[in-house]
Order: sequence, then C-alpha cells, then structure tokens
Amino acid sequence: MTKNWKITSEEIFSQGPIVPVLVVKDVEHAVPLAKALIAGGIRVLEVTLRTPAALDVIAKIAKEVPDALIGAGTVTNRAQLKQVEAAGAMFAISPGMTPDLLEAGNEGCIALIPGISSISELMKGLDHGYTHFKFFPAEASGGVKALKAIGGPFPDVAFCPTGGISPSNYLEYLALPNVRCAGGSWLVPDGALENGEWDKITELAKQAVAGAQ
Ligand SMILES: O=C(O)C(=O)C[C@H](O)[C@H](O)COP(=O)(O)O
Repeated sequence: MTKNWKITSEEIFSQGPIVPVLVVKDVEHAVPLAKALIAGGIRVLEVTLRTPAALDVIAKIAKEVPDALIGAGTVTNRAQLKQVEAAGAMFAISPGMTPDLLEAGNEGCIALIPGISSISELMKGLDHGYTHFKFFPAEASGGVKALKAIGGPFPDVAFCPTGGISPSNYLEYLALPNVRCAGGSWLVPDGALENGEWDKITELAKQAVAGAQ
C-alpha cells in the first residue's frame, strides 16, 4: 500500500534507539525541553496529547527546533490525527488502533504508528498496510518475552515498545531483532521538567543513548 507520508515510519524508527514520551503542561517548556533532549543525542520526540498545551507545544517545537523530529503521542482518532498534522507534527503515535484511525493514517501525510498489544490487533494493522507499531503497554503485555514470541510468525514487523520501560530494562528490549527503538517517560522526570532542570534532562538522555551503543 503506497502512503503519502513525508517521512516513513522506518525512517522515524531508525533515527535513534530512544523515544522520550513527553507530557508537557507549559508551552514555555517546549523549546528548552526539545533542545535539552537534542543536546543529549535524542532527535525523535513524542509529545503526548495529554495536556491542553500539547498542540501548541508541538507547533512551537516544529517551528523553533528544526533539528527535532517532532511527533504527537496519544493520538486516538481521526480528528486528533488531523489536528497534530496541522500543528506541524511529523508523525503520530497511538496507544492503540481503530479501523477509522488506520484508514485516516493511510489517507494522511504524516506517518501513523499504531499501538498493539495482541496478535489479532497486529494482524488488523498488517491488513491495513502497517508494518511498524508501538507495543503498549509493553511490560504489562508480556514485555521482552512477548516481543520475542511475536517475532516468530511476524519477523518483518518492527516495534517501539513503551509502557514500563526504564533504565533497568530498555537494553533487553533493544537487543531484540524486531525492536528498533524503545520509548518512555523515564527520560524526563516530572520534577525535572517543572523545575526547568535542562542539564539534568540532557544528562539522562546522554546516559540512555550511550548505554544503547
Ligand atoms: O500516551 C500515550 O500515547 C501512550 O501510549 C502511553 C505512553 O507511551 C506510556 O504511558 C509511557 O509509559 P511509561 O514510560 O511507563 O510512563
């Protein structure tokens, strides 16, 4: 299935091993946060639609931090996909999938990475022409063992697991052949963001990236 996406999901997955999942309440944090993560060696950013500021945060990063590959998380329906695309997101990630969201993703201009946590969902996604998925909630859905098992019948499907990933387990995920990158909120602890501890965020990013090399 040919898609009109500006950047493919494979290109997004191959930018680096870590995808920070960001919950940003204050639009003033957008640019310094993005710059702090980029200084730490991370390029792909997932700003979740969990706060009223999220669309403005995406727009600001898209405009002011050209080095970032800015995407939106928690995109659960067609309307949100349109909104994040208009805000300047270069990709969208969903914790799950619906037939309508999958169709909207195929019709849209930015890559959609649907979320799955079962084989049947994976097969629905494949039927709609998707090959790159979020595996969510990763730890609660069987974690590394589940992804290893899924790799048997579906060796060509690529995953970005999130949900319960931390410094203590992300390397086990990244060691799997069907895992291209791992995502999570651990890189930007709430306190560090609220207090504007940009150096600390850069340091956490550097450690995570260095560990994965
Ligand atoms: O908001 C979304 O769209 C999600 O799909 C969920 C996030 O990816 C996870 O909540 C991150 O999980 P933690 O790293 O355990 O905090």
